[in-house]
Amino acid sequence: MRPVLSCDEVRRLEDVIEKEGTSKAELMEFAGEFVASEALKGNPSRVVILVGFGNNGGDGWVAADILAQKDVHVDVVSPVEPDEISAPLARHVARRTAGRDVNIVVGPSKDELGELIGEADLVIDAILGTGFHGELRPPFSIWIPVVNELEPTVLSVDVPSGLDAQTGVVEHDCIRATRTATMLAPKLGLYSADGPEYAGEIVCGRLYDQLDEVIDDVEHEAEIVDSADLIDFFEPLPMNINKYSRGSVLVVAGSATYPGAAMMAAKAAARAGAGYVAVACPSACANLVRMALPSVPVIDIPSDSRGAFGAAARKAVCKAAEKFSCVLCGPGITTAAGCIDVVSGLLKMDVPLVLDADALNCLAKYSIGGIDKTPELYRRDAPLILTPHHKELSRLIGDDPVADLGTAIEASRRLLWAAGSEDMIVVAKGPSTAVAGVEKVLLPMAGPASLATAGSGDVLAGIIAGSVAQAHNYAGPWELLCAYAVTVHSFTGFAAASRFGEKSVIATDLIDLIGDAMELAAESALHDLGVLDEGSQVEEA
Ligand SMILES: NC(=O)C1=CN([C@@H]2O[C@H](COP(=O)(O)OP(=O)(O)OC[C@H]3O[C@@H](n4cnc5c(N)ncnc54)[C@H](OP(=O)(O)O)[C@@H]3O)[C@@H](O)[C@H]2O)[C@H](O)CC1
Ligand SMILES: [K+]
Repeated sequence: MRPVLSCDEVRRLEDVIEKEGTSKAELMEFAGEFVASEALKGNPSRVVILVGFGNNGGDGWVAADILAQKDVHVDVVSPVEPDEISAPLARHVARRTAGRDVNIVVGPSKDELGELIGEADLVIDAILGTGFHGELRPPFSIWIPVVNELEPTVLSVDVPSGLDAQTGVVEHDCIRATRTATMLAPKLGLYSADGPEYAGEIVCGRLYDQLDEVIDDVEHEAEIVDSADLIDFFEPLPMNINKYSRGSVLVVAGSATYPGAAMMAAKAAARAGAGYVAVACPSACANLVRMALPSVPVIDIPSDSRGAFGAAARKAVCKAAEKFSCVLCGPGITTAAGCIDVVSGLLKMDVPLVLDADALNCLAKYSIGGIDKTPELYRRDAPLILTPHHKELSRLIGDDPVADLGTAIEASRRLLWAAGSEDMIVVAKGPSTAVAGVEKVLLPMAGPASLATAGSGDVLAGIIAGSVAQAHNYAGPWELLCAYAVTVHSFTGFAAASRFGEKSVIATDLIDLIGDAMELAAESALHDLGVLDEGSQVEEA
């Protein structure tokens, strides 16, 4: 796993490195070397480097010097003369570079800037990094649209300029990068909100030889999970199993209005590998589910007058739930009184429980001002996995805003720390999904935009429940198991997008591709581990 840091954590890491004897000035030299080496990968003969007033620009000035020494024609575009640069370290390297064989263009007009970019093979964006704040000011608010309009190949330094490195939000405008060369560790904003859209491919410069020895001296906002970290989940099925020993899931879902949610979640749980999946749904939709899923037993639960779980549902559901290795509750249930009762009954049981969709909204209705104020409501001994999207997560914490990855992580931590259980996980769904436990937050590989389709969450909940059900002897951590499920879901998105077209994917497509997705994830893991060649051929042992 690879750490992702908040801006504060990066600053603390720089301080730790400095105490170990490597100054910030030296780090800037290494950062510039890294940028230059990334730039040289495309063999450019002309490079335009856009610099700002701060140390992000400093990295650009160092890179300019190195590229010029490699016989690349370099134009450095600066808002001011090198002597007028405000950050002392950046001013020092700018003055030095000014004495070398680079062309410095101060304060160009829009047309001059456009011409320079038009002639260049590569644009290096060293305008703004982690020090960017507030509204984008001129001249950068003028430069950035000029760059984006011409669509050159852009290498952004640390973060694309205009992106908030912490939140990933682009308020005004932002450089659209082909690649982002980030320093020491990726910043959280690269994975949050608008980050993935603007950052392009992310490469990380370690800058400091002993980085592995000091990185744990600061907290990590999150950790990226690579397929290789999930290798243990790709074991083939052993021979000596039966449908029950493979793991069983009870899907407590559906209503007269939303029978499909129950069907999709149940089928996904089975496709994810559970040997026995049953559905407990309101009698109002039981026959529909029976007809749609011939392989799934359906337990008829008394409905209310609107076709949701009724007053007698809690007892019936809890009795049925006793026999299963995992219970998934929520898809399509509504928030009727009987549903709230069912959720509270299941929380009191000693069975691994996944709460999704309306089960989370039922939970939110328990308390005013956030369920973390009354953690005894959801504190339990058996595993509890909550799978809220940002709106559901916000409801769970009393409607405080959850708008990006950072606020989703913070909200998840509020819920987790209040409960204080290692067996509780919040899968905070979003463009980048965070899997948060009390100890750590994992960022599994994000799927394509095609996954933003109705029912996609029901499929993910099914994959999670199916995976938990198979984990009888699993020693944890639950974060990793949930990260595996999210990764498989992401791969269903890629598989479905390539089969049906990016815009045409519907949730039911994802379910039938879960098996393919597991294979793709396993191949990607073997590839990361160097066991597979580029062409995805298994190397001979
Ligand atoms: N992580 C590392 O180990 C290293 C990182 N390095 C690089 O340093 C930058 C961070 O440098 P810093 O000087 O703190 O900040 P920036 O260069 O990103 O930006 C600060 C300057 O930008 C001006 N600014 C801020 N907001 C705006 C805006 N909205 N519009 C226009 N200009 C803005 C700011 O002006 P103020 O008046 O607000 O002060 C500053 O002049 C990091 O990203 C890395 O690239 C080092 O190389 C060391 C190693
Ligand atoms: K930048």
